[in-house]
Amino acid sequence: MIHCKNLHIQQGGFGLTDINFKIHEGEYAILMGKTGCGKTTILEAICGLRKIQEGEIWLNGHEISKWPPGQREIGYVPQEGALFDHMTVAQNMGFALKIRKWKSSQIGERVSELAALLNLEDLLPRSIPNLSGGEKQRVALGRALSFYPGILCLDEPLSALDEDTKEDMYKLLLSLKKRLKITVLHVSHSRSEAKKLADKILLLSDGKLQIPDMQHK
Ligand SMILES: Nc1ncnc2c1ncn2[C@@H]1O[C@H](COP(=O)(O)OP(=O)(O)OP(=O)(O)O)[C@@H](O)[C@H]1O
Repeated sequence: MIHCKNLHIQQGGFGLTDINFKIHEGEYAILMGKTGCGKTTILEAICGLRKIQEGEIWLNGHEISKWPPGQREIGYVPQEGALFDHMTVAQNMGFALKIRKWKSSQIGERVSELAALLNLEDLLPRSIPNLSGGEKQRVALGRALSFYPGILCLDEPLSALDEDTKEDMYKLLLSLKKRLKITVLHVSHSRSEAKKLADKILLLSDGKLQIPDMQHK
C-alpha cells in the first residue's frame, strides 16, 4: 500500500499542499494532470528522490519519508526509461540484483525469468541504443521488477510509443497487474490509458489532488 498523508512539497516557486491519497495493495492507480502540475514531483517524492517539507509517506505499513531511495524497495521506471546505454539488455535487467549482491547464477535465472515474462528472450545480448522504444520500455520494466518489489512507480512509460506498441504495452501491464498483484502508481497524461489500466485515478490540478469516483469507468 502507498499512503501519502498531508504532503507539502515546495521547489522554488512551485508548491503542492495537502496531498492525501491511499493506493491499496494490488491496486493500479494513475496520476493525471496537465503538464507541469507536479506529477513527477509526487512520484519522485515517494521514491525518495525529492524532499518533502511536511507530511508522511507510508509504504506497506512503514513510515519511510526519511528512508534513502534504495531502502524503499520500489521498482521505478523513470521518464524515458533511463537505461544504462553501456550495458546489454541482460546487464540492465540484472543491475539491481548485482548491487543487492545476488550470486551471478541467481541473477542469470532471474533475468531469464524476466525475459520470458516480458518477451525479451532474443534481445538479452543486445545493447540499448539500437532497441525500439517499446523494447526499451520492456527492459526498463524488467529492471524495475527484478528484485520483486511490492510497489511499482512508472513515469509516463507509454508516452513515446506509437499506437500499436501502446496497445501491446497495455496488454502487458494488465497481465503483470493480474499475475504479480503489485501496487502500481503510474503517471500519465492520457485518459484512454487511465480507462484501460486504472483501478483508481488521482487527478492533480492547481496544486490539489482529487480522486474521482470510478464507478462509471
Ligand atoms: N528543482 C526544481 N526547482 C524549482 N522548480 C522545479 C524543480 N523541479 C521541478 N520544478 C517545477 O515544478 C513543477 C512541476 O514539475 P513536474 O515535473 O513534477 O511536473 P509534471 O506534472 O510531471 O510535468 P510533465 O507532465 O510535463 O512531465 C514544474 O513547474 C517544474 O518547472
